Amino acid sequence: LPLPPGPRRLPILGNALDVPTKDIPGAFRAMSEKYGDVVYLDVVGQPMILLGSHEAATDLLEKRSANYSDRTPSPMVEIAGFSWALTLQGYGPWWRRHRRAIHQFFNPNAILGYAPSQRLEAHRFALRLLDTPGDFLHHIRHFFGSSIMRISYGIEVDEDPVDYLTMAEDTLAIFSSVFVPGKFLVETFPVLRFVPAWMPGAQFKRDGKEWVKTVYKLVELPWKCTMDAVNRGVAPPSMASGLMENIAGLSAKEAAQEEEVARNATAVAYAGGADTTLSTVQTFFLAMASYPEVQAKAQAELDAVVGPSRLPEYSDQDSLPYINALVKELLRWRSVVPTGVPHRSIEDDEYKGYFIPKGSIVIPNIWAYSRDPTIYPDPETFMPERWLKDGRLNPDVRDSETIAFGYGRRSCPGKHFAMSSLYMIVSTVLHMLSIKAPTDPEGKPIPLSGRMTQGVIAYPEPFECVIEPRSSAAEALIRATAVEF
Ligand code: HEM
Repeated sequence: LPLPPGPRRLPILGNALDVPTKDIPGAFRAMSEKYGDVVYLDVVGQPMILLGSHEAATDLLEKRSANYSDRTPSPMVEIAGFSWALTLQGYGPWWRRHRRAIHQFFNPNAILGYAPSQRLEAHRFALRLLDTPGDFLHHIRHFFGSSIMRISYGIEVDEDPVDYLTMAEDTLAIFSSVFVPGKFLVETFPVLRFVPAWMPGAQFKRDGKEWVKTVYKLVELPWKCTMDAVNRGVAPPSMASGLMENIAGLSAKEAAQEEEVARNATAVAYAGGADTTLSTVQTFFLAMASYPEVQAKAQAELDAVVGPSRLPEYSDQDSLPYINALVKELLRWRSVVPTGVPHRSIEDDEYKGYFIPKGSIVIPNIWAYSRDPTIYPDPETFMPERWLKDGRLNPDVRDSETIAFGYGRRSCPGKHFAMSSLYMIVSTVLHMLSIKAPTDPEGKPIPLSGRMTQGVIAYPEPFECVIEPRSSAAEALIRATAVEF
């Protein structure tokens, strides 16, 4: 069978020079438009398959998940200190044990138990926005980091002298900048990992030493803190303390392994959860400041369903179709993980008459699927209406959740938690506050660029907006409700 079509390959280098380094999702989309749904690239002998449509991604990564759920072993995983992160682990029993540990605490039933904490954090968040609206980007980071820290480790970041939030931020910044496909030559030529750190061109090794220190602080410090609390019998319920309960009765060797899984899985839930959802919350502020008419419609729905005397609850969610549509549109409009986390095939395969060699890196272009104009007309416009029909969510529109969270057995295990957090934040903030673009000296709104950063995880580039209470009654309600603060 022939290989899938793709750009002409050079001797030895293959398509190494065709792999984009800037605007990766856009450049990949251009290749898919030129060569078709399945594109083949050879990066110095490493086969790479670019999937141009959601259908192709579903066919391979979802329906043939048993063959397409591996990850590419990269020397950078070890060099940058990420061997513990299940996101980058190969498919197999070790990965499965980590995945099971996360599932135990982030399955749809388990997350019901986090509702009170998520609600409280949303109220505190609204209060912070009221008091210091100019710091909204900081508040978003703080809000999400503190709620996931409580769930993962039972640690209250406001009461703890250690700056865990900065630790997670630094770790994710390293992750996001390092794991861009093709960024480091050592990935293409693994033998370079043996180059001594002092040699010219081995900057990655010098950086790696610093990265490892930062990354391991995140894995070790909160874990140690929670284990101290467990040993003293004062640990509040959390994923870390809950997983340690599984260890009772195991042999010493098994217990040590299980503790490693528990430590790693908790760290990945914290690190993976804190920054991704945060990007979508930033997108929410960007969208509301850019589309005042959408904001007005969402607030009219909240006024009608929730009313002025209380804050939104989870029990209101089914009666708030416009809010649910708005959350789906956030995931579609700005992709948090634009080219997903690449999968790898385990065995040779055949698809649409083409040969897919084993060991291929397989890339879903989440960003491109989310703006397919045949599914989402006028894709650059933020339009919650596209998800609705006769005042209800339209099940015939391809759900952005099936794209944004990845595919098959590697799809995001934090999806349900992310969705329920987003609902609570969006509904609470819109019920209480108004978000506007900043204005120029003549009072005209200054358009926001809406650009995203580049990297594995994408965030809106820093922007300003004006946040005010919707009314004095709304302000009084937040102040009265967030009393625990
Ligand atoms: C809006 C929020 C989020 C988005 C858009 C998102 C997106 C993604 C995507 C695209 C992947 C790769 C899936 C694939 O390989 O096909 C992924 C993996 C992952 N996510 Fe999320 N995620 C979000 C929130 C979270 C949260 C809250 C957690 C916390 C538990 C989390 C934990 C993980 C983990 C551990 C993986 C690796 C799974 C594996 O390799 O088996 N994510 N996520």
